Parts: sequence; C-alpha cells; structure tokens
Amino acid sequence: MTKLSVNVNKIATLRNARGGNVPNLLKVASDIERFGAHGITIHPRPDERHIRYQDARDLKDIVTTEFNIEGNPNPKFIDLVLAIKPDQVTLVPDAEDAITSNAGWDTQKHKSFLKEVIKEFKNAGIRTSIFVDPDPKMVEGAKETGTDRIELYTESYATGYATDRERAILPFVEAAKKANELELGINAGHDLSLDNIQYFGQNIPGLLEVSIGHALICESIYLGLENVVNMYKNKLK
Ligand SMILES: CC(=O)[C@@H](O)[C@H](O)COP(=O)(O)O
Ligand SMILES: NCC(=O)COP(=O)(O)O
Repeated sequence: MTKLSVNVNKIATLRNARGGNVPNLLKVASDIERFGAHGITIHPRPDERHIRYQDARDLKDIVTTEFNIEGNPNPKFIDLVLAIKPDQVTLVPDAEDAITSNAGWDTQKHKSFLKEVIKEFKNAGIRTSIFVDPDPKMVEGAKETGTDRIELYTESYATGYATDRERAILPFVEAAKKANELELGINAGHDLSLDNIQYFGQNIPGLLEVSIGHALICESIYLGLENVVNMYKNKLK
C-alpha cells in the first residue's frame, strides 16, 4: 500500500493570514494523523510565509507518524533538519522567490553537492529523498548521490491528466521502472488530487509514498462547506 503523507503548509498559510493561532497547526496535524494519514509533510521556505522554523520544531514533539521535511538544503535548512531529526528529509531545488516548487534536481550537474548533503543527513540517521523530474537520466544521477529515495515531481502528470492521462503518466512509469531497477525507493508529489491520485497509484510500480497538500486542503474545504453552512443556519434559527 502507498503511504499518504499530508502536507500542512496550507494550514499555516491560513493561520498566518490573521496573525493568531487559528487554525491551530499542531491540532490539525494531530487530527490528520488520528483520521488515518501515514505521515505529515512540511516545506519551510526561507521567508517563512507558511511553515515557520519554530513550527517544524513544535511538530517534531507531536507527530507520531512519519515526519517528512522538504526544502532547499541551504545552511539554515540543514541545521534545522539536523536538529529536529525527522524520519525523512526531501531535498528540493527551490529558488528563494519561487511561488511553489517548479522543478526537480539536475542530479548530474549537482551530484557532488547532493552527495555531500545526503551523507550528512544519513549519518544523522535521517532517510533522504530527492525531488526529480520523471527522467531516467535524473534517476540514475540520483542513485549516484547515495539517496535512499526519489520524489517524482508530478506537476506535469497533474496538468496532463485531464486531456490525456495515458500520455501524461508514461514518463513516470519509465522513471519508476528505472528507480526500481536501481533499488531506489519511490515517493511522489505535487498537485496530486482526488481526481488524479488513483490512476497514478495504479500505474506506478513500487510507489511507496505520496505527499499531498494543496488539493487535499482545498478539497477538505469544499467537502466541508455544506455541513458548516447548515451548522451556522441552525445556530441562527
Ligand atoms: C516539493 C513540492 O512538490 C511542493 O509541492 C511543496 O512541498 C509545496 O510547497 P508550497 O506549499 O510552498 O507550494
Ligand atoms: N511533496 C509534495 C507535497 O508535499 C505537496 O505538494 P502539493 O500537493 O501541495 O502540490
């Protein structure tokens, strides 16, 4: 079975919009675990626009499932992850001003840098994963960095799904076959949703884990709206 790790960045975005502590990120993460998710993912960004570095430290004390921290391994991020020691760290090559993650690593070009950072995390007992485009060459490069897993960057699949899902998934099947051949674990994420997740899971051999945030939180709002509107109406009778 593929594990579901819920990315709670958007809960922090909502909280930060009002400056208070509603919604309470720690309570939401605990509830998500209570509802059956297999893990919690966060992606602190340098400007702390959603997850703050202190959130990462606080979550470490309460997450009882798998804790996955994603981010670009700059010195501040590396120190944070080494101090927290989550179950998994996922390295993502984000530009500081990126609205969201928009590319995987060039694992050939950045091989020696990745090797060094991955060694440091693995020495600390943290499982490593690196974010890659669905390209067998990038998967081969990932293997040479010593990482335990790759995370396939699924944006192109999510975008292509509506028009031609067979075509959209092909590069991911090829990349997954290569990863399986090289005995690299496979995670996946970005823009996965209730619409596209089942077909992805059914077609990617050896898919260990998906991390899903944006769509899952939006879907939770939509699916909860009718109930909450009626709860308010009942209070106003
Ligand atoms: C690594 C990845 O795929 C991203 O989806 C990310 O974790 C989400 O980050 P934002 O919530 O900042 O868009
Ligand atoms: N690694 C991907 C992730 O954590 C969530 O991405 P998204 O569902 O918010 O696009």
